[in-house]
Amino acid sequence: MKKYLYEVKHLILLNVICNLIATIALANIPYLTKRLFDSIESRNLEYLVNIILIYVGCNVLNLIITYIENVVNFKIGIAFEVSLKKDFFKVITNYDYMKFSSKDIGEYISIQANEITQLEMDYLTPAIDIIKSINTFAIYGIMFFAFIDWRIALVVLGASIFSTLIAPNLTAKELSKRRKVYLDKMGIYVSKIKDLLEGFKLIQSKTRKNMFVEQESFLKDAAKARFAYGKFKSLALTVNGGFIYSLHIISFSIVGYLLIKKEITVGTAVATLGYLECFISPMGSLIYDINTIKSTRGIKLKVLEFLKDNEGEKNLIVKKDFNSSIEFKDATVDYDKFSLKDFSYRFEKNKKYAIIGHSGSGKSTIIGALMKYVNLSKGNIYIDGKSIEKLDISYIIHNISQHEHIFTGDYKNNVTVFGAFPFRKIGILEDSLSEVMLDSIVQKSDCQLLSGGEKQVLSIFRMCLADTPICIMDEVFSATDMNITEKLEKVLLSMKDKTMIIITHKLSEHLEEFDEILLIENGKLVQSGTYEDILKSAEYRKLQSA
Ligand SMILES: Nc1ncnc2c1ncn2[C@@H]1O[C@H](COP(=O)(O)OP(=O)(O)OP(=O)(O)O)[C@@H](O)[C@H]1O
Repeated sequence: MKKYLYEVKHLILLNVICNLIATIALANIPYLTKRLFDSIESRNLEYLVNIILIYVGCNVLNLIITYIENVVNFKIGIAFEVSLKKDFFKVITNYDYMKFSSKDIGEYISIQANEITQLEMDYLTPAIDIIKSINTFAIYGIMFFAFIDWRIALVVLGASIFSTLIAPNLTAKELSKRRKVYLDKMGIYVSKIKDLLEGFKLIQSKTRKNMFVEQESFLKDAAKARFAYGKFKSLALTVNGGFIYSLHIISFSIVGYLLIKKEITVGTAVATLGYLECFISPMGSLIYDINTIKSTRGIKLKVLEFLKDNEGEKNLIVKKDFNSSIEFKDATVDYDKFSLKDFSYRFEKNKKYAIIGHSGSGKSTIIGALMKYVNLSKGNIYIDGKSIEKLDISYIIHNISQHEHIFTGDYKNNVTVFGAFPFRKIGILEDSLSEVMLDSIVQKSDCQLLSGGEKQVLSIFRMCLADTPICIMDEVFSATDMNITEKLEKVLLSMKDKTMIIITHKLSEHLEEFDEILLIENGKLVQSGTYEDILKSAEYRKLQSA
């Protein structure tokens, strides 16, 4: 967290200086009160006017500087939050897919929206406030010792330091624990809301009540955790308040005693009580701020855990060209109830492959293993003889699936992934579409509104702009009509310099245009070869008749 505080150090310094000036301006007020009371006998009007003028000056200066201080405060908070959010997003986007998908997207959203904002409010702001409280404390302390009564100052100072050391520690651990539980529950709630709203089309009069019940049960969980936190926080505040009140009682008693004993004047007594208020108030803030900071410990550790996690950035060799082959050797993936077993196959450069098989036979799992979306429990996969474990393959493989993500935004941003791929017209592919369809895709201001088939076409265009030597398509024609499917498939298969792997369970008429066909059944490669070879196999006939 120090790194983020360091980034705003100049603003913090400016903020603290402003606070110092404002406090010094205000610290004169009790002293002026003392002078006023103590000079009451002399009844000097000129003296009174002077005191009033200084009084006004102190207040005006305090007002102006406090305004600047508040503006700087906002600036610090925003800069801190922006920096944390930027880093957080950067780290997450460096994760490999497996790591990313081990957590729900709702949790990432919640950290961005809740935890980081809470750190700004309950870590950064109190941390700065602590510096300010110490300043205030020191200034009033000096005034107290210098102008009022050193005996009272000494007792109050001792009691204050004792309170600061004890009070926050009494409740900090439990407070931090409860706060983390509450924020974790909020994360789960955000995930739930995201899930329910993504299924918005299923929310209708018949289902609405059940959706409410589902949402409410998660909301109640989050609310319960929040109340548990709030209840304990109230207790912590009461404990803190108890310490502060005891400071007041001690000080009040000493002032009263010294006044009765005539050891101090009325002016000193009034000023002392004024100073005490100013002296004890930062004490209260100090205890509160230390408590608040300690309560963020759980959140801080959670966010820092993410931020230090830069695994994605390290050790991978970025592979920028594809020379000969992708080779699976005994690749095995084990899910709970399904296994891809000992899959061995060599995909040669520039050839076109179709992977066919029943639903759930394991076709996508083969691609998942190649894309490192799933772990191999046995075997390995090599590209040009190098194990994919050590490779960053994003420059050589572009994989698209049936429900490829389309960003909210226009065609150009979608197809180039915000400018990552150079934009150009994709001549022959675009010519395969009717003018009406092409216009509909290219001119949409929000491509999320495209039809299912149009979205699939857009993802194929995106793949072409990515211009990788290996293109993988997993059921990407499931929503396009026969005419478009045939035209696009034909164009794609005619691209001589691309290695293509197309997964399909539609046994299209174009199967003969592939160099090789792989038939997968129940997690096993049961047949491979040219269309003629496959045609002869009993497994293919079984698939055809299914
Ligand atoms: N992450 C996962 N965890 C557990 N099981 C999974 C996971 N992904 C897939 N499966 C299961 O593995 C089996 C094979 O799934 P896969 O997606 O590879 O099949 P497929 O041949 O591509 O099917 P389809 O043609 O319907 O897309 C299925 O039974 C599926 O439920």
